[in-house]
Amino acid sequence: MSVDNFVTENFRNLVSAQIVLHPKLNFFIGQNGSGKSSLLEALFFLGHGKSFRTNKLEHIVSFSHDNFIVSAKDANDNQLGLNKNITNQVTKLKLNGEVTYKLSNLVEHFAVQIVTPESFKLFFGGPKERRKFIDLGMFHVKHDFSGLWRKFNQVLKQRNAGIKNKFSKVELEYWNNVYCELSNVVAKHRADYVELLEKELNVMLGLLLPDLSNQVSIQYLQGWPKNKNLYQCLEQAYDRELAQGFSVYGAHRFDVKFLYGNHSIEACLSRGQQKLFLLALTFAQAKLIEKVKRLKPILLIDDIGAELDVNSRTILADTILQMNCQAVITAIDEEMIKPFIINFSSIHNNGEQQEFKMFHVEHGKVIAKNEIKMSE
Ligand SMILES: Nc1ncnc2c1ncn2[C@@H]1O[C@H](COP(=O)(O)OP(=O)(O)OP(=O)(O)O)[C@@H](O)[C@H]1O
Repeated sequence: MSVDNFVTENFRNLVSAQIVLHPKLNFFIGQNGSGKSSLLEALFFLGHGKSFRTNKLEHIVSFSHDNFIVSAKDANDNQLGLNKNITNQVTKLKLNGEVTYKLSNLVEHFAVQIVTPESFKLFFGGPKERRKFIDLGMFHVKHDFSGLWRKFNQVLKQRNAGIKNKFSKVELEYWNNVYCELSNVVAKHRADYVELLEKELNVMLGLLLPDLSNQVSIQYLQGWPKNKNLYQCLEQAYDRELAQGFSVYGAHRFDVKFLYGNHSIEACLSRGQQKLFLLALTFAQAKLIEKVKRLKPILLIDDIGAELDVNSRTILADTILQMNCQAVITAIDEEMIKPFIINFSSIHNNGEQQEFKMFHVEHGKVIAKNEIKMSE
């Protein structure tokens, strides 16, 4: 899928306007603080119903306003809209003019994958970041995951309430049974997903970091000790859980480790290589979504120039071209995107036509700089 046009109102510092995107490549160039990341944030919001930067909506809505709107029309003429009021917390969703109450209806039509400077948190942040990343893919790729995950969380809440109220072992038994059953199902789904992701990641690394290809693994930590029965782990952890006041083992406590041989990726790669790895991981997730849902996610890449030398940017340009999906890319100056322009030009000289669009962002205002058609 691709977005034809895109509108934001009262979103951060962005001046309300309709932005007509190119189906393939779109560059947003602007100085620090101009509004580039806000644009990606708005597109991400439409795809996920939340921001990748904050959970606080009052940070997103333009100062002195109390609601913001993001809407888009895709290439199949689906019109999606999200209107969020931060005072009463009401979200209005519209799909092709009809009000819908489920965000999942919107997301069915709109998948986005993003790489930002914050993506390094997948290496250096806590497990929360990695859980968010994996579950975002699970949500798209495993059809029944959302319902299962909701059910699991309801049971987790009940069990945690029991722990807080110092339930006896006998009183907890019912919740332990349901909780273990659901944990095992969720963990199995995740393990399957991580295996698929690992395969796709190695394919992407073949393009972006060929030296690493087929030597990278994703170690999945299910949320309780490996090869142990969760029920027994809970029995043994009873006193600890009562002292801490929450469930210390279970499917919500999972984590993943990215390994090159036996070494963690972050410990043995340079910063630039780490960024290429993060891009490969995100593209791998996009590929899986595409394969399962037959919906090509839009790739959002914030600050493409950061960490990457001209050689890496050339390889990246080539990879994005091969992925053949819509990409929205930000950079602080045009120099950073030169390899993309050269790459796309050479394709044209071989007979294929490629186009892209470049926009300048200044104080929240988006100006389409030129519509460069390689055929001209
Ligand atoms: N709720 C808000 N209302 C109005 N302006 C805001 C709001 N939140 C942030 N801003 C401002 O919006 C501007 C754009 O921020 P954004 O993060 O999009 O910049 P950027 O172009 O990505 O910059 P950088 O290159 O430094 O990452 C900043 O100057 C910021 O102070």
